[in-house]
Amino acid sequence: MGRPAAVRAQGITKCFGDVVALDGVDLDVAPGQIHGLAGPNGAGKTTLLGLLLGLALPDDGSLEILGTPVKRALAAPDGVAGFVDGPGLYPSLTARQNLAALAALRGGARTAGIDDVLGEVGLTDVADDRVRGFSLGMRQRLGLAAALLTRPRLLVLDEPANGLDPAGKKHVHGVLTRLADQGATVVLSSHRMDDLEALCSEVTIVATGRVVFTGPLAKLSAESGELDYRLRTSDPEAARRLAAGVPRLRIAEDSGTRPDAEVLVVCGPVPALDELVVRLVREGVAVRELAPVVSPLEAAFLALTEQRETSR
Ligand SMILES: Nc1ncnc2c1ncn2[C@@H]1O[C@H](COP(=O)(O)OP(=O)(O)OP(=O)(O)O)[C@@H](O)[C@H]1O
Repeated sequence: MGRPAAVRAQGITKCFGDVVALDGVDLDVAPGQIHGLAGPNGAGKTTLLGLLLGLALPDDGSLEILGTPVKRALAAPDGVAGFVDGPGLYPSLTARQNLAALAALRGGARTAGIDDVLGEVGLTDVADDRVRGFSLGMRQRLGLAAALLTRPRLLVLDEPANGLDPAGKKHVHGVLTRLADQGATVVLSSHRMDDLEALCSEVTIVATGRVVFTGPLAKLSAESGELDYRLRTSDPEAARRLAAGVPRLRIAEDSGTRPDAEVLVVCGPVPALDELVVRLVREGVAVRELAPVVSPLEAAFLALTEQRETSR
C-alpha cells in the first residue's frame, strides 16, 4: 500500500464571527509534493494553512494530516512544522540562540543539527548576530531553519518568499525542492504565480473561502482562455491596419489610441495570431515582440478569481 495523502481535507468550513473564511474547502496533497496555494487577499489561505499547523480547528468538515485524523483539540500534528503570518522569533537572541531555544522546547524530540539547518538556509555567517538586526528575508530564512530543525514530514509555509531577494529565493527554492526529493511534503502560499510555477507540481486557488481550481499547473494554464498579446513592430501603423483585417483578432480598445502607438495589444486565438505574423512578414514589417501581457497562469488566476468575485 502506498503512503497516505499528506493532507486530505473535505468540506472544511471556518468562520470568524460573521466572516466565512473557508466555505466547504476540499484539499488533497500527495506525499512528496510541493503544493501551492494562491488566491487574492483575504481568500482564506492563511486560515487554511493555520488549520494544517494545528493553530485552529475547523468548524465543520474533516481533516486528515499524514494519515491521521485531526482531533478536536489544538495541537501541532506530529511531523508537521512551519509558520503563518511570519515566523515567531526572539529578536533579542541570536539566530543560533533562537534555534537552541526551540530545540530545548522540543525536549527529547528528534531535531536536526542547528549548524546544519543554519547552513542549509544560508545563515551560517550571521548565526551569532541578533535577530533584531535581521532583514525580512533573513527572518524568513531563519523561520525556515526553525521548521527544518524538527525534520518535518509536512512543511507548511505562508508566503515563504516574502522579502527574499532573487538569490535568496533561488536558495530557498533549492532547499524546498531537496526536501520534497527526500519525500517530505510542502504546502506553501504565494501571491506570485511565477514562484509557484518554479516550485510546485500542483496548485490550489481559493477565492472568498472557496476552491476555484485545484490540479496540475498545465491544467491551470489551459483555463486562461484567449490572452492579450503585446505586439511591437517596425511599422506600428501598418501593424494596426493588418491586425484589423485578420478574422477573429481583436485590437484591445485601450491600446494605442494613436494610430502610430508603438505597442499594440491584440487578442485572439493562436491561429489568428499566426495569421497576423504571416501578413506582417509578407508586407515587410518586422516583428520585434509578440508576447502575452500576463502569463497564461496569471491570466487563468485572474479569470478564476474574478469570476468568483462577480458571482458573489
Ligand atoms: N482571527 C481572525 N479574526 C477575524 N477574522 C479573521 C481572522 N483571521 C482571518 N480572518 C478573516 O478571514 C478571511 C480570510 O483571511 P486569511 O488571512 O485566511 O486570508 P489570506 O488569503 O491569507 O489573505 P492574504 O493574502 O491577505 O494574507 C478574511 O476576511 C479575514 O479578515
